[in-house]
Amino acid sequence: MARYELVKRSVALITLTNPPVNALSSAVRHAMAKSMEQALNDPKVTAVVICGENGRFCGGADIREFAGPLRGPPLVPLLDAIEAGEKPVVAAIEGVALGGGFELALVCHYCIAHFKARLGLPEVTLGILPAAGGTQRLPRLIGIPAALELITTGRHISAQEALKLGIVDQVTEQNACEVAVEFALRAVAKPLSSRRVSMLTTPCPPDLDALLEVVTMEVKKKARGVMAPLACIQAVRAAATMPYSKGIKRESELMATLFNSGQARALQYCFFAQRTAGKWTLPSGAQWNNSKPREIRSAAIIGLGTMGRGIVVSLARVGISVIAVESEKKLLETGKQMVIGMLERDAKRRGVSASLNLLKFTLSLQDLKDVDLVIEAVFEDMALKKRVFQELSKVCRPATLLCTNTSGLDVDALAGVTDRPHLVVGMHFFSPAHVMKLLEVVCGPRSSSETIATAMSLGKRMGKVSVAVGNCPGFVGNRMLKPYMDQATFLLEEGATPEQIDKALEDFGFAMGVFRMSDLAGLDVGWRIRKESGLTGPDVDPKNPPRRRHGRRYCPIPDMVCEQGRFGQKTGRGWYMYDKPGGTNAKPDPLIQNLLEMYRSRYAIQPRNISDQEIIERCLFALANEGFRILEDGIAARPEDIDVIYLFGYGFPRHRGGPMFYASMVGLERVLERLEHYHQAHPDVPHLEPSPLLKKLVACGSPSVQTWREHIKTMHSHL
Ligand SMILES: CCC/C=C/C(=O)SCCNC(=O)CCNC(=O)[C@H](O)C(C)(C)COP(=O)([O-])OP(=O)([O-])OC[C@H]1O[C@@H](n2cnc3c(N)ncnc32)[C@H](O)[C@@H]1OP(=O)([O-])[O-]
Repeated sequence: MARYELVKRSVALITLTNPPVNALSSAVRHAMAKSMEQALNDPKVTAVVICGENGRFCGGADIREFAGPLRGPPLVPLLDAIEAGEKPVVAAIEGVALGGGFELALVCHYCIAHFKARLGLPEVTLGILPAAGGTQRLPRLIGIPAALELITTGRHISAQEALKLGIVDQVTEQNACEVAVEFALRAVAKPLSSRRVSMLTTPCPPDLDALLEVVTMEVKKKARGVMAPLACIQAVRAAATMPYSKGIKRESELMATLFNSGQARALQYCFFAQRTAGKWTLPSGAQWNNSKPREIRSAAIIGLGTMGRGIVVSLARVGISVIAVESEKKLLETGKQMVIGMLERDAKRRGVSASLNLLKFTLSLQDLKDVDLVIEAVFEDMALKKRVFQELSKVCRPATLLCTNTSGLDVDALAGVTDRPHLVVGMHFFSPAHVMKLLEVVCGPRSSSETIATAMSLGKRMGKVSVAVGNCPGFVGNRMLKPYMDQATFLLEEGATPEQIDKALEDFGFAMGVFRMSDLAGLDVGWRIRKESGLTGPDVDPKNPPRRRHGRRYCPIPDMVCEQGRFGQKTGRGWYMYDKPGGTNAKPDPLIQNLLEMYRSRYAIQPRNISDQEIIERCLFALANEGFRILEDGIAARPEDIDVIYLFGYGFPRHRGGPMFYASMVGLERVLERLEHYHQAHPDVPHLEPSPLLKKLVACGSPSVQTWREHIKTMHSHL
């Protein structure tokens, strides 16, 4: 857990050995304490260097240990002892120094960082704060404003930025450990008092209160209802106003308020869920670690609409040659200009040169014959997509993978028109595709494990969080969205307003409520789909009574909004009104209020006062209920996959963990009871009927979300 060696006859080299990230587990802390004691007591040792095995200094505390009782020596006294020691200690930072790893570096008297190293205090993203002295030492070292920014955001910084801020003493392109040993030898006998950061006085701006107030406002705006950043600000205030001995106590008190909170549990769950999601597995036994992805050097994108353009940018910026295809010259030219602009802006932001030489634009599918992979991103129309896939099947070499970016159509039906159904897979990006991190990899029943592995690995290469899902209408994300949005519109019928529903959801933590989000996405797409499926418009079966379709409750208000040409932000009117077409400042619109009143009086609906609690329960429990069905149907392999999809694709607040984790935090029994209650009140809404899996889990004593998988006995997994 920590290796102790004597090098250059007088330097104790302590290497943390806890792969993969040398986390400070109880065993590591124990070994470190012993090694430090040995180094400080051995008269031959004049200096100490601390480094991490395998080119990684330290990824911080072992997050897995947070769930249990504290074992082993606590970190704070161990770090205090390193700082107080009479022999110089040098940190040799390679790879990462994060969280407790960064705090360890802060107590070392000197720091050498490899030029590729990254440092940061990401505790806030786990719902806690840097409670091993980080909130007290960093402000003393780099001042309040810079420390506040790093601690409240959890941002990682480069070695170069750390040097500029005065966190590290030297950045090297050589082996940081060897450089640190030489450095340590030179540091012997130099006075250490000025190198003990806890002894420094925090440089305090004259307008401390005003500064803290501004940061507090910013944090509250960015992360509504999130506790950890606010606690971080209070801890930093203590560093400015108290001596270290008192500040460290304040830090510990604040940590205690966060450590066992639901938010901390949710955020730590998200950390592991994100990593679990990459570990896809099929009932056949094929999985992430036994299926080899193909190497993709070249790709083609068909369709240069918003989605296609974003996908081209995502591919080109990771070095893949891309051929972009459009059907008309004008569309091709417009798409080309936009892609080039996007790539140039992106490259400027990242300080690299734009990879324009990787791009080719064409009107002919014939140009795709040699590419490794094609992603179709044409209009959401099955007949058109089938024509494209038939054509690709003829044009592309037999080994080319054929992928579709459909957001909900049948991937297997597309595979069926090709000569290579095993090489067909869905790659469902989210708009804007070069920004949004989520990728649903839709596995058709005939997609081979190599095809799935390739799509998952390509997603990772593009910096996406890829989740393997089964093939059904809407897959996971959009299938779950329907009951959620249905509840929101039913609540409108019953007496709520768009702004009331949005506010309840935004107070819950969503960046945008459902109606503001729909206005942003555009209301016409859903309207067209409803028309095509005969739910509204001239094809509606006249036998349907009003407000009912296929024997279920149906709310026509979204259709009525669209009939008035209100398609959302792009038309300046939607559920809200905007200053101009394309405007973003949403204001409640009296015309919508009138429309709702007329609608309710036409159908003799007596509006009632609807509480925020009912809004949250009906929207979110209906959402989770569909998630349980998705698990039963084998469309998602585990609740973590669903949660990751909602966190990265639908703006679900991270501090709530995702819809399935949230349901488990509320208590499955309570969710079941509320769904039963609402279903009784609305028997014509099947989505409110509790799913068999939810009932089964409650009957099994509501096990923790990580173990639900054991209770799902899916007969026909779609994965
Ligand atoms: C008093 C307390 C004060 C201090 C508090 C803290 O320090 S809080 C901590 C503050 N620190 C952080 O928040 C840093 C969190 N870590 C990271 O940000 C990244 O892991 C990384 C940048 C270090 C490496 O990225 P990468 O893409 O190269 O690798 P990867 O991400 O895929 O991880 C590989 C494996 O390691 C696992 N694992 C990783 N870290 C930890 C951990 N600390 N613990 C346990 N496990 C950890 C991870 O789950 C995965 O396991 P799997 O799935 O293979 O079983």
